[in-house]
Amino acid sequence: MRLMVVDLGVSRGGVPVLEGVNFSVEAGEALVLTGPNGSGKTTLLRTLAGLQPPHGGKIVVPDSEAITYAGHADGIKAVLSVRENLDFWARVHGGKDIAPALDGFDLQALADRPAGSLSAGQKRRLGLARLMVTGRPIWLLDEPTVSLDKASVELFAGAVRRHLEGGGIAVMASHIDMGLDVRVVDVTPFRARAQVTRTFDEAFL
Ligand SMILES: Nc1ncnc2c1ncn2[C@@H]1O[C@H](COP(=O)(O)OP(=O)(O)OP(=O)(O)O)[C@@H](O)[C@H]1O
Repeated sequence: MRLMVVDLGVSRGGVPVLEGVNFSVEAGEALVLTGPNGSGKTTLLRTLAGLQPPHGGKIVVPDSEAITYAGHADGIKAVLSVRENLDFWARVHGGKDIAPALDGFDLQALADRPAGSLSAGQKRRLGLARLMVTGRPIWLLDEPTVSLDKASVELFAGAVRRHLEGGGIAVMASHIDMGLDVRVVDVTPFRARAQVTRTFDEAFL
């Protein structure tokens, strides 16, 4: 299992954001993307997830079903309970047992609550638990620990550690140290020359 990025260019709204990105992540390895706000981490992750086409270069994965993505939105259905949300995703991905995901993110006591009634951190835990029921080997995570308290960050780090021990891969944008053994790639040197810029809006003044 390997995720390889070869001379990849990524863009937003047709404007290049990153160019010439090269890295490779092996089974059992976690990679953290760093760089200042607006440098292109989300754009890179969205491109790796197949949510937008590359601007150039290529992404090499063993098969198109290998990847699962957790972005800024939690991707949960508010009217369904916690258990029903996980059951839904488990069914989509071939009927995996949801118990390890409920246990892994300490969701058992919340299992019958409508997801819409959860706190921000609880919703985030549910959104991350979704990854476990997909059974997919490559986890792409954009700021996964936002809204999580210290105990929940540790639960998340544990889930990632077990995923890596099982031969999985994790690529994440994150600014916090989760106590994981990770390789860090700073995207700053890959910034495209034609950066996305905000046009001056006189009407605002
Ligand atoms: N929908 C959009 N349309 C046009 N430009 C966008 C859009 N979303 C983001 N951008 C621009 O693309 C560039 C890269 O943004 P991106 O969200 O990938 O950065 P980031 O490194 O993830 O930032 P942050 O650390 O703030 O989350 C920024 O200049 C941003 O303003």
